[in-house]
Amino acid sequence: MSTPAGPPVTVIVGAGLVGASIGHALSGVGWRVHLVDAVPSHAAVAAGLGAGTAEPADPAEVGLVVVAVPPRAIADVVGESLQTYPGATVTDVGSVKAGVLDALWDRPVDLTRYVGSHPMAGSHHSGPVTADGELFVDRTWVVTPHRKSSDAATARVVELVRACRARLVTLDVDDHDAAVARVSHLPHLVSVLMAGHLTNVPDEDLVLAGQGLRDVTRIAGGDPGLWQQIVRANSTAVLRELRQVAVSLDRLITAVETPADTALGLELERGVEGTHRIPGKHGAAPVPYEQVVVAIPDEPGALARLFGDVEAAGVNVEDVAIEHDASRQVGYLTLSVRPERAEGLAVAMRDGGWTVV
Ligand SMILES: NC(=O)C1=CN([C@@H]2O[C@H](COP(=O)(O)OP(=O)(O)OC[C@H]3O[C@@H](n4cnc5c(N)ncnc54)[C@H](O)[C@@H]3O)[C@@H](O)[C@H]2O)C=CC1
Ligand SMILES: O=C(O)C(=O)Cc1ccc(O)cc1
Repeated sequence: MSTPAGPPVTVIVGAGLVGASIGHALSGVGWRVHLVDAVPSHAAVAAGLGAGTAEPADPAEVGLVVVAVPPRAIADVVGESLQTYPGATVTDVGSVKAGVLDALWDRPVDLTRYVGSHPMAGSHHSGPVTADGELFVDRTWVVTPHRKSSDAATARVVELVRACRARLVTLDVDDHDAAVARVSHLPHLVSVLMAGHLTNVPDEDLVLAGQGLRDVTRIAGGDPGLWQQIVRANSTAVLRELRQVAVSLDRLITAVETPADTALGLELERGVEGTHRIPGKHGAAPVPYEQVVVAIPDEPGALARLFGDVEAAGVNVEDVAIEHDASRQVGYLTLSVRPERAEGLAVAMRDGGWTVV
């Protein structure tokens, strides 16, 4: 079968947060996208919001299938897709890779057409309503070819990554799983530990919570059902990391117990050093941005005015995050800027009448 030129007709199985976000990104650059979901209303909602069509595709025309279902269902859906779409490359976007390949390895399916992948972007929301076509822009997207993958199939998945404007990283499946245990799964569990600890904190103490607490607990809000599957699928690598953290926690306890400042100082310095190791945007060398946090009153037009004032201050904003505090009718806009511009931005914001936190 000859492959037609141009973007492949694409089927996305699983029209949730990640699947529908891919649908928006691809539809936005002119790809023909068909959405399929075990819950038909998810495909219909995603299609209604512009992520593709919920009409079925002609299997003979399909050149790419993207499987974006929960981890436990991935191997079966990939296997079925290889059979249903005989000319298609099949990829999945699951957070763990080795178990999927192991489950498929001895099945009577054409694994030359399967190449796993994993966009390192998402959120603590799920479902098609919060999908975002810009979700993957400048984010890492790992592609994990295996011994049986054809070069053509790998090239097709790379085309998908490029169309979503993500940054390609190619890795072996086991290396991928070890890496995500360290940079994604362990951080999630540490955030869960901290957030779970809050269930014992009295309400009157929680009123004092600031941006720091929100920062360390944000990802703990992710779907427990999804995260249970992710941690189970990568339990060997995750356990290795958790045991190291248990050792570090004991060391920290000893440091706090010790009256001399040296040991605690070293622990705190180690933390600073770790933050500097996280790469900056586009995978560039880490840049130690500084954060300017501005309170936004919960009133129409406030955010637009604030952005207008930031622009007028002439400071290049490297990253933006918004948190909402429903109890106090206020939001917080965190602006990440180069350290030498932080003071100037804070002054300009205060001069403009904003509260800088
Ligand atoms: N949530 C995140 O931040 C990220 C998630 N991932 C991976 O992406 C995959 C999807 O996650 P989300 O989009 O967050 O989940 P989601 O819950 O938003 O969407 C999953 C969708 O799959 C559908 N589904 C479930 N079983 C199915 C089946 N057998 N056949 C067809 N459809 C089925 C569900 O109805 C739902 O619409 C997971 O494997 C996850 O590990 C990857 C990167 C980031
Ligand atoms: O919310 C965030 O910051 C994330 O990092 C989301 C995320 C969740 C699961 C993944 O497999 C990859 C990325």
